[in-house]
Amino acid sequence: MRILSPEQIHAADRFTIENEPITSEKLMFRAAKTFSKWFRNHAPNRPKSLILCGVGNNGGDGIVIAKLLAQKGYPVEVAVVRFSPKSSRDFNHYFHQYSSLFPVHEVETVEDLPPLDQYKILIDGIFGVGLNRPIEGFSAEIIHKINHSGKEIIAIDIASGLYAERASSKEQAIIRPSHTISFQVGKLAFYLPENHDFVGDLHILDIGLDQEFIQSLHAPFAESNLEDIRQMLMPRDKYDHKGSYGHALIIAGSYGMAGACALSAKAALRSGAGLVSVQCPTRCVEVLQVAIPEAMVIPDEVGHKHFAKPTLTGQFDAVAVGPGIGTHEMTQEALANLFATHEGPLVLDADALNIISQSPALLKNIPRGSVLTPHPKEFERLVGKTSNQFERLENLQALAVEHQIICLIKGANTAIGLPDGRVYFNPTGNPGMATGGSGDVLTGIITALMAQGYHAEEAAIVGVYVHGLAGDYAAEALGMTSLIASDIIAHLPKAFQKIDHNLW
Ligand SMILES: NC(=O)C1=CN([C@@H]2O[C@H](COP(=O)(O)OP(=O)(O)OC[C@H]3O[C@@H](n4cnc5c(N)ncnc54)[C@H](OP(=O)(O)O)[C@@H]3O)[C@@H](O)[C@H]2O)[C@@H](O)CC1
Ligand SMILES: [K+]
Repeated sequence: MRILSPEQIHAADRFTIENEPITSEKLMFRAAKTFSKWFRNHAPNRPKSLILCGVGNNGGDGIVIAKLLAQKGYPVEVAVVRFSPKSSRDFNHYFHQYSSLFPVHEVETVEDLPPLDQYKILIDGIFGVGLNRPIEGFSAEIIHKINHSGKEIIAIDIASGLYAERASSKEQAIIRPSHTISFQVGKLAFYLPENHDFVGDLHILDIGLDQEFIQSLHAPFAESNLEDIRQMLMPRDKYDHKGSYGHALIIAGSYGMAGACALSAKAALRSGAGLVSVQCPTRCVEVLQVAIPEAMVIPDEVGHKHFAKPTLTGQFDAVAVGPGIGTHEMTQEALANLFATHEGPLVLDADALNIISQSPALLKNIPRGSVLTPHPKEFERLVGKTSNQFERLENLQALAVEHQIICLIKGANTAIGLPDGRVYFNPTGNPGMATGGSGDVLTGIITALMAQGYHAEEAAIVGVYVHGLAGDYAAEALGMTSLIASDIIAHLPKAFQKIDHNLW
């Protein structure tokens, strides 16, 4: 799904109005109707609700929502927060038409606000994507009051006070909703973990803006949804054999860290690689042969406890290096050697990334098209600290473009930076997955997809999605607290079945 800027959203708005054609009031009505439908489903018992409306189009949506809910027998009241003497044309249109249908509180100071304890739900329609400066004065006090009311808060389109595509500071007055019901496209702010409290559960609803126009816009950001992932999936043919699905090599583990290797290899096997080999230090060979009988184990020719000499990587369809390898001097040399000799992209994780951070000159030697999978701390070590996540996103784009690599930053809404500057955000996954070995599993999945012939970009996007989905199934079955990395592997079959519904 596309993530657009407020300017692009207004352009899509205008295009739809001119070409559908539809009047702007009718388009507002359609958005409000979509919201009301969601709301009635969410709150079928008709709780008493207050809709807080600003005087722009976000407030206009609020007025129409009030009319639609009142019409269905919902006890709703409206508070018009008059933050400006000028109100939008569509707000005026509907305010004059509908304001006699429900009680209206005119709010010009914080004292004008009715006592909030009489309502069960507060609907926030004060500011939408038209916000262009911090909220101040009595409007800011009202936001503070709403946030401290203890009531369920539902934001229309975007929480009032949250900038759609630049950094918001926690000191600003910003609504903290439990749900955001947004229209048609994503807004960049929704996908940055630091904004989580200002988004809550996100629902993006179709309001019929022109799809062709939206697709034609140049937008670097997108959310990968199930449909995108299904389209990227490569079909399996009944005449295929194990050779058709590639041979993956995972260089992982060190003495005492063989588990990382086992997790990556198992995840690769469960992600459809035809064959999986692991290269590990000689001291880890036996334990790995027992732990993963389906994999072939290649002992390091030189390293007893560490990765010291890459095997001939050219004979494999995909190669990953990093989980549990440590940062021993021998290993640093071996990695530099691998960069110099290996043809084709690599998957680089964990200690491989730490080694690169220690010797930044290595960055420019990373084979083009490689996939780097740092978590936020590893990413910071690679490119430096930033003061907010918008800057971090810019760094991600710059790194991917400069080195022509794919780099993802793991976490809630994992961001996947591509060599052309685009960034995909991933919607699956949960906090239960923040557990040791979860990253090793992801490395195994991405490597297996690359071995099967997926382009590295698609392997990263699909891999991150499947990993998160398997984690969601694992959390559903076991709860987030008890979830461990092996549970993610155990739920990979269900995740692949969900995505690949045509084939299983
Ligand atoms: N295509 C879609 O998705 C559709 C979207 N629709 C809805 O429209 C919403 C966007 O509406 P909008 O453009 O009228 O902006 P909104 O946020 O209501 O602000 C109003 C005005 O407030 C002002 N202002 C800004 N910051 C301020 C501040 N801190 N303190 C005080 N004033 C401030 C600023 O005016 P200024 O004072 O700068 O001239 C601004 O113009 C969108 O979120 C969605 O809900 C649907 O109706 C139909 C289809
Ligand atoms: K809002």
